[in-house]
Amino acid sequence: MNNRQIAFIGAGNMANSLIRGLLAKDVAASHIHASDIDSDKLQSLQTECGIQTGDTAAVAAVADVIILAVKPQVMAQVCAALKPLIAKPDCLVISIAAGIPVASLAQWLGEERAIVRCMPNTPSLVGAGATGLYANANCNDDHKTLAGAIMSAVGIACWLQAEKDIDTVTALSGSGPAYYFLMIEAMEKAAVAMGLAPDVARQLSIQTALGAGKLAAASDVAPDELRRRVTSPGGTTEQALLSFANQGFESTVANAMLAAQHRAAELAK
Ligand SMILES: NC(=O)C1=CN([C@@H]2O[C@H](COP(=O)(O)OP(=O)(O)OC[C@H]3O[C@@H](n4cnc5c(N)ncnc54)[C@H](OP(=O)(O)O)[C@@H]3O)[C@@H](O)[C@H]2O)C=CC1
Ligand SMILES: O=C(O)[C@@H]1CCC=N1
Repeated sequence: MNNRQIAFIGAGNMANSLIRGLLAKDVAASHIHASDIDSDKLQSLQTECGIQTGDTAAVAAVADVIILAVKPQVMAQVCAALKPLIAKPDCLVISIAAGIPVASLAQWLGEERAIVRCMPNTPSLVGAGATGLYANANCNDDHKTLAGAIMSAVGIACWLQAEKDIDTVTALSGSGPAYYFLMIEAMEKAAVAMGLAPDVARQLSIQTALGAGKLAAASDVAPDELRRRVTSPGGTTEQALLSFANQGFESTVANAMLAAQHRAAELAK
C-alpha cells in the first residue's frame, strides 16, 4: 500500500476519518490526494494534514486507487464525470457509499473496472474502524490486497461472500457508532437527571462504553458471559436489564437495524 497513490473523491466526514486514520498509521501525506466541491474542506485537509488536494481530474490522473466518498445521491454524476479522467488502466475504485450496488458502479465507470464496494465507519479516525468489503470479478489479488490493506490500516476489515451482506454491515457497523453515541448520550442525561455533575456524567459514560468495548474485544468469552459477570444475583444490574427487557430492548435494536438496512436498499434505486 505504501507506494500507491490513494485519491479520495469527496472529503467529508467519512473521508476525513479515513485520511486522518491513514496518516496516523504513517501513510505518507504525499501519497494521499483529495478532491471535493467544497474548497474549504480541501483547504483544511491541506493545512492540517499536508495531503495533496485538487480537482477530480488532478487526483484521478495520479491515482492507483480512488475512494469514492460522496453521498449515494450524487454517485452517478460523480462517476460519469470521473470515468474519462482515470489515467491508470489498472486503477482500483473503492466505493464506500451506502446502498449503491457494484453493478451500478460498473455501469457508470465501465464494465472492465476493478471495483471494491465497502462499508467502513468513523472510528477509523482513531484506528478502531470496522469495515466489510466485497470485490467484483475484475479485482485480482493485488486489488484485493490493496483494498484490504487500506481498511486494515485503520481498524479491522472483513471480506464478505455476498454483496447483499454490505447492507447488513451498513446497519451493523457502518451506522453502529451512532447507536453507541446515542447510548452514551442517554446514560449521561439520565445520570445528570439523577443529580450527577455533567462533566463527571460524561466522563464516566464515555469511559464505560470504552471499557466495555475493550473488555469484549480482549476477552475469550462471549459478551453474554461478560454481561452475566456484571449482573450480581439480586443486585442493581439485574433490575436495569429487566427494565430494558420489559421495554423490548432487543426488538428495538433489531427494528432499528432493519430500518437502516431497508434505507440502504432504497438508496440503491
Ligand atoms: N459518515 C459515516 O459514518 C459513513 C459514511 N459512509 C458513506 O460515505 C459517503 C460520504 O458520507 P459522509 O462523509 O458522511 O458525507 P459528507 O457529506 O460529509 O461528505 C461528502 C462530501 O462530498 C462532497 N461532494 C458532493 N458532490 C461532490 C462532487 N461532485 N465531487 C466531489 N465532492 C463532492 C460533499 O460536498 P457538499 O457537502 O458541499 O455536498 C461533501 O464534502 C456516503 O456515501 C456514505 O454512505 C460510509 C460509512 C460511514
Ligand atoms: O448514515 C448513512 O447513510 C451513512 C452510512 C453508514 C453511516 N453513515
